[in-house]
Amino acid sequence: MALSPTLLAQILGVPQESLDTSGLKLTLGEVYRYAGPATLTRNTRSLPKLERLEPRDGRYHLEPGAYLVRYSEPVKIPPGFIALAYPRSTLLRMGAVLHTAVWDPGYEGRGVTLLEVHNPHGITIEQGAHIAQLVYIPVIGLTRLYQGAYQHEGINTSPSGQKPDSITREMH
Ligand SMILES: O=c1ccn([C@H]2C[C@H](O)[C@@H](COP(=O)(O)OP(=O)(O)OP(=O)(O)O)O2)c(=O)[nH]1
Repeated sequence: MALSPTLLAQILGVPQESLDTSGLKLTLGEVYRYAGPATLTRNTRSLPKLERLEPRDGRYHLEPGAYLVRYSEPVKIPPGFIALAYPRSTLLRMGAVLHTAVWDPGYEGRGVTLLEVHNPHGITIEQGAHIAQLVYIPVIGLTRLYQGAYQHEGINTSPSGQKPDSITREMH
């Protein structure tokens, strides 16, 4: 079933220009270095301390390693859909990958991803550069909407306005 771009943008609640051939364009918001340990048990979670990196001239120069990245775009996953984020192939060609999980129906927020830089010479990415696409998939029979710990994350702050440690507090 092919939907017109206008209708699709309306259903997803996004500007039409944010859509590309496969879904919603996601761009680089903030980048954080992991600065502490983390624990997951059967009933609890303790997320790691994160240190926000400052872009230089609007660009992040990233050495090989692991980074937590928050996308710039607030998204809403409509009821009846899940979504999966995939890196742009350009990132893979540069020697970096994004690791992602499932975006649930009803989730609202500015999501995150694990960026791994494998290029031994490092990579440079400008804040706001298109790094991933969010592909929406209709699901049949799922009626529960997302009510987890990350609902509404990152949406009261903008990439430029977020305090350095606010992601740590909001994710604990
Ligand atoms: O790569 C991803 C995948 C999902 N999400 C968002 C959307 C998703 O709906 C939400 C929660 O993801 P998940 O359900 O995997 O979280 P959890 O670890 O099970 O925690 P909780 O049950 O508290 O939500 O995080 C991301 O930011 N990045």
